[in-house]
Amino acid sequence: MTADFRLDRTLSAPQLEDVLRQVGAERYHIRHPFHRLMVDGALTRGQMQAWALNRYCYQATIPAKDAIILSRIEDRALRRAWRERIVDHDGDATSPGGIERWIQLARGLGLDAEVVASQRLALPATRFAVLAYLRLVEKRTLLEAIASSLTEMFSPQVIGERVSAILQRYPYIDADTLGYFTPRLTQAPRDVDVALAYVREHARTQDTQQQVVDALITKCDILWSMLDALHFAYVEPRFVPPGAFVPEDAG
Ligand SMILES: O=C(O)c1cc(C(=O)O)c2c(n1)C(=O)C(=O)c1cc(C(=O)O)[nH]c1-2
Repeated sequence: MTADFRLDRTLSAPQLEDVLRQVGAERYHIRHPFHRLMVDGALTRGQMQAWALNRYCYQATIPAKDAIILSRIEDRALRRAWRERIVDHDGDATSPGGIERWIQLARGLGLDAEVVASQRLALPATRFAVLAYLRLVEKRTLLEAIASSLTEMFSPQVIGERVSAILQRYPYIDADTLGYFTPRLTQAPRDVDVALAYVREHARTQDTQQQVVDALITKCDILWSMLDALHFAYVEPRFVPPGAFVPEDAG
């Protein structure tokens, strides 16, 4: 394999998984400067608000993304497993679900829930990134659509780092506000088990393995570009696009 993740042969399932983990190690948004500033305690309240408001667009799109994938699955057992993801985010009679918890997070940061839910103050690049995720799962093969969710292999690490740093370094944010992240720590590994099993079963040639690796890279790019946009608008050079959220503490 070359440095840009071009495979030169067919891999065994464990070898493929190693390559996927290497993609994460190099390209997951845990390495992004905006995330590093957040865990260093260096973001202002306004910058944290901008992050929550924009990230809402991603959260709100996840169930639509999973509904597209669900509609493409022919295997009933896999459909049943995948359906859990939609319930996790939309909720059911027993749980409010992740989208509601994200609204709670945004409210805890001092944002207006209606404004956040309307998505009208989101950055243009956030919208484009989220749309790119929807298009990927619609237009590419089911294997690539499923593989693109595998960034979740790395999310418990980024979430763990984020939550403990926020509780330590941002005194105005409490554990209740961050309640969104607690269920994710068990939901993500369960989701990954399902997605990885599918990938193992269906990516047995060099070509399909390359597709899986590329889908994961594209998904890392989607997450990365959302933080790029936040960084450009709210950290450096602080150029907020017309019509996007302007924090009260923007100096
Ligand atoms: O907090 C994070 O950094 C983070 C990352 C990711 C991810 O890596 O895609 C997800 C989530 N959170 C998350 O909460 C979530 O529900 C989720 C669903 C998916 C997906 O691709 O289906 N990724 C993620």
